[in-house]
Amino acid sequence: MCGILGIVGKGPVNQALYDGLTVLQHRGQDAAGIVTVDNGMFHLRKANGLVRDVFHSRHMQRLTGNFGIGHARYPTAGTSSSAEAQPFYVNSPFGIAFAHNGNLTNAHELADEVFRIARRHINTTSDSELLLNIFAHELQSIAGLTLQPDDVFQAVSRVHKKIKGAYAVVAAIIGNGMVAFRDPNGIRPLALGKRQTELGDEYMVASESVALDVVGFSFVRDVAPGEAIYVTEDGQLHTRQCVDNPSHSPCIFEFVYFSRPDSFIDGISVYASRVNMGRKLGQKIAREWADLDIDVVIPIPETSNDIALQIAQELNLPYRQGFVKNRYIGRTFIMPGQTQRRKSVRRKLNAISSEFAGKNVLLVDDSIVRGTTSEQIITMARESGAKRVYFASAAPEIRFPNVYGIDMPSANELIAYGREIDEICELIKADGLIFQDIEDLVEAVREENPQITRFETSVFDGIYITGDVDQEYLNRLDMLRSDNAKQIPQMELCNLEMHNLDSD
Ligand SMILES: O=P(O)(O)OC[C@H]1O[C@H](OP(=O)(O)OP(=O)(O)O)[C@H](O)[C@@H]1O
Ligand SMILES: NC(=O)CC[C@H](N)C(=O)O
Ligand SMILES: [Mg+2]
Repeated sequence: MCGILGIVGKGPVNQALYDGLTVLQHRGQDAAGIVTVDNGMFHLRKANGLVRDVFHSRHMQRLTGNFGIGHARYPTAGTSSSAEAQPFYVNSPFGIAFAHNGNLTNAHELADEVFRIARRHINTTSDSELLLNIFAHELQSIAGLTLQPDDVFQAVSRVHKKIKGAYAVVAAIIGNGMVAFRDPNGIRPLALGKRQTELGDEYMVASESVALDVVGFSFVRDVAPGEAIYVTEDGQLHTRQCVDNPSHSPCIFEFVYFSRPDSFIDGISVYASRVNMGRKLGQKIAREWADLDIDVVIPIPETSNDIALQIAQELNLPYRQGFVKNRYIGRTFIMPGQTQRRKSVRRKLNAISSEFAGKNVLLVDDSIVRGTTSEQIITMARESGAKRVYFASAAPEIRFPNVYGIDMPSANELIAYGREIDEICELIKADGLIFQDIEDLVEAVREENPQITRFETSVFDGIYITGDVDQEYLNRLDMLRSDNAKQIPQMELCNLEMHNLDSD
């Protein structure tokens, strides 16, 4: 679930792009990149690592210009090679830098087409490089010497017809402007912001509204599913719907886990949706576990904090912070391998024994995916002296792989795959386990914007809204991207793009 952003400003944008990326860091911890445009030239800095490690002052000084885009990566296709860090670049037409959040489900077929029809070479295994080349090819076949808004919108319409899957995209086109678009189902989020200055209006797009807040742009609206935004280098905004029948089915996992609580996505406060999840799950616990003697509700930091507080209120029980989070360790679920994920849980969370000693505790998490966190946390609670440990998950059982930008490629790695609740409970060694019902989860999020009638919920129900995902596809994905597959050493890919500002 990468983070993307772009700004067409009236003054230097390097610091704003950097600041925006730091607040989108929770969407991708593997690599970061910024491209700025200055005087008809691109300046690029990208590398593996966190935003604060990738950009040093010497890079920032050279990222000059009033227009640029940025990306924080969490790989869901290809490899973790630094050559697949984004933004990507092609020199024709015009010179395009490109950042993508999401995952294409027909990348396999497209790779062949890009070569056969467009005679374009792709030098990495990234679906985003493919997407860029498809966009560039369509733009090339439409545009004259100068790019008109119509050309941009026509190219995006053609791209929508060719590609399948989930995508929110931002591109910088030299000499022209910034293009951003969102897939026809609106699976991945994208927000538009504006700032008025004495020199004229500045525009910004970002995966989450929190990036607009922090950089000082006001939220204008969400980019609609299928819509494209074109902001010329001199700050003229053009927008157009580029598909005939858009549907709006945002990814529900953005609300469960991915997004920051202070973001609004598609008119929904992420925070409020989590509070609603807590209310619904609290009510279910009160109904089904009325005879349980729970003493205290304890969240598993960080994402579940708001959910657990609401559960405690519903149950009229004390809410206590029983675990302390090491603020220097990132999110464990989006780390690349199971060994690293396992080790990081223990490094990240430590128990305050007095909160557990002699008590029956209800631990709350937003979700149980591989079970890495829950199993270790329950052991820690017991070692700290808890009498009984009950566990509640604000998301239902996750039984199906994700193909739209969350790296859950293999059903076998999911703890709930092929298991009933009592089996999962036994595996994580809890005294009781309860999951949110899918209807309640959907309702918890929908309550905040009833106009949205459908969410992308495939990890819970196996229904893939793009209609192109079958068992053969899932088998291939498993073969390519399961944790076992990723352990096979891969050749480091070469970065054949424009000069990347030095890393020394
Ligand atoms: O069952 P698992 O495979 O362990 O995955 C689920 C856990 O991973 C996430 O936490 P993470 O540490 O990524 O981030 P957080 O600090 O935002 O909660 C999520 O909040 C759950 O705690
Ligand atoms: N999480 C994402 O949005 C990933 C984008 C793209 N598929 C990549 O792997 O780089
Ligand atoms: Mg967590």
